[in-house]
Amino acid sequence: MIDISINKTLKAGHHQLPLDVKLQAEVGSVTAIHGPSGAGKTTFLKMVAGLVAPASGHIKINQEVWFDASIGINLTPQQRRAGFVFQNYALFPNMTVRQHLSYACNDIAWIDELLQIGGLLHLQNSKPEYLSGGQQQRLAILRAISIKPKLLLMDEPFSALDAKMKQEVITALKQLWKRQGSTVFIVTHYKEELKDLASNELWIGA
Ligand SMILES: Nc1ncnc2c1ncn2[C@@H]1O[C@H](COP(=O)(O)OP(=O)(O)OP(=O)(O)O)[C@@H](O)[C@H]1O
Repeated sequence: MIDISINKTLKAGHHQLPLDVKLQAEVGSVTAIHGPSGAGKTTFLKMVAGLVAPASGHIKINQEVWFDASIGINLTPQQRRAGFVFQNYALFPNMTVRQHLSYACNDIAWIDELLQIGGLLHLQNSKPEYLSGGQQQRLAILRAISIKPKLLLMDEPFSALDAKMKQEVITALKQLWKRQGSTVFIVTHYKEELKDLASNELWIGA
């Protein structure tokens, strides 16, 4: 069971914006996160990953306490080891596609399977500057999955993919996540694209 209840006052320019999120989700479920621009969706993912500290509340993932303000527990991002697909991909300019995946994982068969799923096998020795935007985005998704995280956090992960590629990637991910029992949070502005993928919905915003 995933049990999250967190609270923080965000600074939106000169204004203060309360962010108060409660979520309970089954292990192995996919949650689609929606809400208006600037409401705090990215910040929520960062709080779950341990990159931003909530002011109060708790984050419990399968009996593990990642954060609990009342007893002073706040695991580091390294201890939480959540997979994160950032909106701007955050790729390493000097690493090839394969090196991005082998950096945190040494299972060659698993890396080959990921390259196949993402359609990047033929580009495995290329660096990010030689990839299209859609290829870079697929690499960011594969890298986050490569560590087999307890929780996968994705911030608008399909925004650079054309309709056909998006469908192919979503179909492949759906099979993979089912096989692995993955628990996933996905921020998206397009509810429709996740209709076959997500079993829960979370709204962030007024
Ligand atoms: N660590 C922080 N502390 C306080 N406020 C923050 C922090 N990080 C971001 N903010 C503010 O929180 C607000 C929400 O930003 P965020 O990127 O989470 O929104 P979003 O819902 O993901 O938006 P979009 O859909 O446009 O990507 C912004 O005004 C931002 O300045």
